Amino acid sequence: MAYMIKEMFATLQGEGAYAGRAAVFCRFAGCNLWSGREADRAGATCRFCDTDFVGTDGEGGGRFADAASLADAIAAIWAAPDRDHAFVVFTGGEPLLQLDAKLIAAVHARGFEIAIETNGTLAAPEGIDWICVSPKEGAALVQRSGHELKLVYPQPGLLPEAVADLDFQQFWLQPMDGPDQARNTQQAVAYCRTHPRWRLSLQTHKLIGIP
Ligand SMILES: C[S@@+](CC[C@H](N)C(=O)[O-])C[C@H]1O[C@@H](n2cnc3c(N)ncnc32)[C@H](O)[C@@H]1O
Ligand SMILES: Nc1nc2[nH]cc(C(=O)O)c2c(=O)[nH]1
Ligand code: SF4
Ligand SMILES: [Mg+2]
Repeated sequence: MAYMIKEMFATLQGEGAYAGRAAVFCRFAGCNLWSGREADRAGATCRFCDTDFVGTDGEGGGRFADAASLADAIAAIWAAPDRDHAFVVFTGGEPLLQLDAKLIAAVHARGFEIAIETNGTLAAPEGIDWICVSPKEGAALVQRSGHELKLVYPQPGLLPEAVADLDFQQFWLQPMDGPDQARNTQQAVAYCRTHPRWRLSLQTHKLIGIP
């Protein structure tokens, strides 16, 4: 199967449990909760997305014919001199529309630990080392277990209480970026203070101006 990639780049994971860790980001094109076109945003299931995932025209993007060619490209982007602690984050768009066992095996074979950022509407294949699920109001949650659950906050129809007992090791609230970002951050701080199961996830890459 060919893989459609919007962009790939080396940076630090900005969010959640692995914030600050060097990683290659592999951003798949396409999502099942929004077309990515601004004209469709108001009518989409997911309306607050901060990401351009349309097409394959970004830095390092393209159509990769098979798992080996995509895994080779990921390995070539890894900036460190050796593969110790090599880490790739599959995101999108929605990575579970495309990530499969062949790609997982090919990336593992090149020495990488694999993380995923997913909206949880599709079941994750076996073998992913770190699963971050970020559920969305109005979208049925299928992937109900993993390592971290990262809820963009607030979503009026999806309260933290509704997902707090799912099978995850860590629970994060991430303030919704956009026009109300400052207020959303204060609300997330207040919630974490009174519900200590939840931790605050800031989008640190935006704070320091890295991709
Ligand atoms: C662009 S999404 C791609 C992965 C997947 N589709 C998902 O939603 O989890 C990557 C992460 O950014 C989060 N995110 C998207 N828009 C955001 C916003 N406006 N503010 C804060 N986090 C946001 C998502 O919830 C997810 O955790
Ligand atoms: N640095 C950095 N960290 C991130 N964590 C999740 C991201 C995403 O868009 O999935 C992201 C991103 O786009 N950049
Ligand atoms: S599910 Fe993820 S990629 Fe899709 S529109 Fe929402 S935040 Fe963006
Ligand atoms: Mg992002």
